[in-house]
Amino acid sequence: MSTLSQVYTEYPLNLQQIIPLDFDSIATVPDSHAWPDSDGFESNDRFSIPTIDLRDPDAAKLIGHACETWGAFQVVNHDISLNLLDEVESEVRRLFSLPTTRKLKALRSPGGATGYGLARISSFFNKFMWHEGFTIMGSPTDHAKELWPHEYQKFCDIMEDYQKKMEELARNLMRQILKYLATSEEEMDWFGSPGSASICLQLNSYPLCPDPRRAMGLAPHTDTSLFTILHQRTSGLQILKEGIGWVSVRPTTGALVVNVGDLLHILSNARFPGVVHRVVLKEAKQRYSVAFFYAPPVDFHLFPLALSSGQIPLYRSVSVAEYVGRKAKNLDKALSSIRI
Ligand SMILES: O=C(O)CCC(=O)C(=O)O
Ligand SMILES: [Fe+2]
Repeated sequence: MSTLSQVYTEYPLNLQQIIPLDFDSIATVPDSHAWPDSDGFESNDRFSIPTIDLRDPDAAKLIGHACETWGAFQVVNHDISLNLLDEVESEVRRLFSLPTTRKLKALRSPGGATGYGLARISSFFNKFMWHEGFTIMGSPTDHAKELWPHEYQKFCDIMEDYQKKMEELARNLMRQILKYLATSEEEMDWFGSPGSASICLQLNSYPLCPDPRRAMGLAPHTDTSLFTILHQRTSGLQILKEGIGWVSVRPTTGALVVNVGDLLHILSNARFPGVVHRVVLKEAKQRYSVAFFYAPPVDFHLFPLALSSGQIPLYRSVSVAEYVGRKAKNLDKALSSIRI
């Protein structure tokens, strides 16, 4: 069986699409990073996504409803300790504060999936983003040794612990979602074997920008996952809500943001929107975030499961590997290409 990182090797990028700008030595936003069509990055702040207490006896209903109306929510009482979140954030800061020459030692290879580099979606836009990332799939040890030949162990321990805890939380959320969709867990054989999901950890850094109104942190996109659990403590994340426009996600201490991705949109037969989101750079502060992407194993065939009687499926069956491939080839057309 192949893995998510093997699937990515089939879609090599060129170095221009991998090496971030040397942000430390830049005093103005270069033309390559200036987004002329920006809408001022405004948002409608009369609205906000729901916050859900995972210990609420009605959690499944609240989560399902939030997925249906917003495609996103914040979750509290998720059992990920504040201490672990602090440790993760401090390691993320330690990584991105390294000198550029050191970070480039862990550069993602053109055909690779892990390591330091630009966001994968960069190749679909003609302007670059004010962003640098570090992708982890499985053990981060090899790349961590490139960053810190001696002091890599703490980073690895914390990231591995975080991935493990995130997977437990993702299983808990998935169980609530399946309950809401009245879908039995048996329909997804992989769900019965903990540890078989495809998971990926994406560390994001948005360096201080000399002209935030012209630069884009992360361009609008949907995630390829079932859903993504995001840890962030600085404003900047916005989600697009039909009929309302961009809505800011307000960081709440201890809360994690959950975004519905394309695969859950398919599974729910479009009942849940895959939420379009972006990052803007309004706050005069370096921003960090950690995204945990949760998906079935790459050879699992996914199709709309949550059909009520008489409903027709809107998408054909697609393996996770095929879908990841379609998205890597065409960011915006992947979903429509499997529509029945
Ligand atoms: O930095 C954020 O808040 C969002 C990150 C994100 O959307 C991603 O990594 O896919
Ligand atoms: Fe995202």
